[in-house]
Amino acid sequence: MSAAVLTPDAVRAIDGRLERAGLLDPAMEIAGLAVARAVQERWPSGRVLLLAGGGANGGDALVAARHLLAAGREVTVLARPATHPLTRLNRRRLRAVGGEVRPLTPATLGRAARDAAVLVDGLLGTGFRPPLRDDLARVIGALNAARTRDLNVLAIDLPSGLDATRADVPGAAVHADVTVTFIGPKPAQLFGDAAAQCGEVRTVPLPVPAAWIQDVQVAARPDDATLGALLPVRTASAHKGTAGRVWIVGGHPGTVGAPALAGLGALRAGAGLVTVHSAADVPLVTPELMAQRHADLRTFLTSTGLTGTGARPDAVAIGMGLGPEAPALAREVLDWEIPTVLDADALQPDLCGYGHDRCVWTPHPGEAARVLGVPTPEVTRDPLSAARALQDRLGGVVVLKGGPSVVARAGDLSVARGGHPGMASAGMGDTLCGILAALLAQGLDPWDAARAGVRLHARAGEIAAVRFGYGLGATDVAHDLGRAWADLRAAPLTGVYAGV
Ligand SMILES: NC(=O)C1=CN([C@@H]2O[C@H](COP(=O)(O)OP(=O)(O)OC[C@H]3O[C@@H](n4cnc5c(N)ncnc54)[C@H](OP(=O)(O)O)[C@@H]3O)[C@@H](O)[C@H]2O)[C@@H](O)CC1
Ligand SMILES: Nc1ncnc2c1ncn2[C@@H]1O[C@H](COP(=O)(O)OP(=O)(O)O)[C@@H](O)[C@H]1O
Repeated sequence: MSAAVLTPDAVRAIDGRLERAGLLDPAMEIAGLAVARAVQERWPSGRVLLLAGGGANGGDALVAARHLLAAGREVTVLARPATHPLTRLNRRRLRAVGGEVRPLTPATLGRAARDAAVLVDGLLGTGFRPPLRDDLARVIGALNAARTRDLNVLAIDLPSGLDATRADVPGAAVHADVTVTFIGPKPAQLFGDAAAQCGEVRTVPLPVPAAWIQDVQVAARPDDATLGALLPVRTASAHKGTAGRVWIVGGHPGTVGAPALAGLGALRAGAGLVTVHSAADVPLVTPELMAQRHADLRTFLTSTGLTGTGARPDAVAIGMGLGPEAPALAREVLDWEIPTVLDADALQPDLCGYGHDRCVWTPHPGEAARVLGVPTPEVTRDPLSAARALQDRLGGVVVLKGGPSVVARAGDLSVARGGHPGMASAGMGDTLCGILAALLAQGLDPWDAARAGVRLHARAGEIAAVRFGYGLGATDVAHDLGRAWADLRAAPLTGVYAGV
């Protein structure tokens, strides 16, 4: 099963269809009820202060207030003038059951917050466009000041002041403990500083036909069952030559660890034979790894490479610590048109146009910015658009790494789940490259290898964090790949092989 990532345009398109079908009112009722339930479950006692803006986000807050009142909670409702017809309707419905609605100002908010245990932020949702008007900025300032005095904050759909499409925080914005969002997450809830302001994000489905969501989703977010099913299992008759032959091309004096880590990642992701080809001496981090030092790596790749007597690789990973020769060497390998992962020094603007359908490019935001010729914050502010632009230039499949990573192929985006900041350490990306090459060598197509490989890497990071604690290294993560594999396939550790 997949959860859709939506933008405000997508939400508006769905709203339009709901409205034409006469179903927007029940959708708002379900949204508001879900908010009331979240409050009840998380903070079952104390007065609830609800803030309602003029749009549909405010309408959700007014519905929530009605349900909380019906459940016997003490509520205070402060509202801006209603502009959305359903918000006006729900104001009347609230009053009809005895709810009082008073005007919202920084002063009324400050006073009401003093005897509230929970604040529900229904000021601005997906309809907000920065810059924030001063009157609202003052209200948000008063809200955040009240939160520092022990008030719990639940945001409806999106903390007010965040732009749903952006990963940065454009100005004054609410800090929430919990965000209850509808149908699917928005980019602001997944990426960067914006996501950090959302607190715990709960997604509530609304009764919207799946086809409508499919029509407008900007990215998928496949779950572990979907991705685990993509992972290969060795047949009973497998031998090392059929289990995937990987070449790692990387390393340069001073950066010889990178290809070694990629090799370790490839082995632990199930490749049968892994060889590191380098112009430098690469440390054998594990004796199963083979290493060949070449006085002239380019000559090896052009003359010996694929045409040599040795068995040809099923997949190549190139670029890790490879140094300034990387683009020229990568071009040689790209000419072979075999499954290829390109990372680090092989991620250069002059390789745009050289990609093919069997490539996977793995930039982090800095490398992505270099390829696109833009400042790095432009990439991190909107990783979905950046991933799309990178794929457009480089071809094949792009993994824009981060927390979380975005995988792109022509016309398709997928946002990864899991991983954690403990993975922000040198060498983690090298291990990922090895994993991706191993999956390609075992027969996965680049799109499946990238989506499943990114999740496998992140899952191994989650398991390694439990085992090793703080200060995680890339080798720790590589060692837990076998456990992560079993976990994602929902198989016991021995059951990852056919016939066991
Ligand atoms: N399909 C779904 O998922 C469903 C979603 N639903 C809900 O609908 C919400 C979207 O509602 P929406 O479109 O009415 O917009 P919303 O977020 O309330 O913002 C409009 C308000 O913002 C204000 N405003 C704007 N810019 C501003 C600025 N710069 N500075 C200051 N103010 C500014 C603007 O003020 P105005 O300009 O009108 O004075 C107006 O009052 C969505 O988040 C979800 O909660 C559910 O109800 C049902 C199904
Ligand atoms: N905060 C985070 N949350 C989840 N994953 C992260 C986080 N920080 C880094 N990672 C993951 O760790 C890896 C880091 O890769 P990269 O920056 O290329 O490292 P290196 O070049 O040192 O090998 C990526 O796969 C990235 O997705």
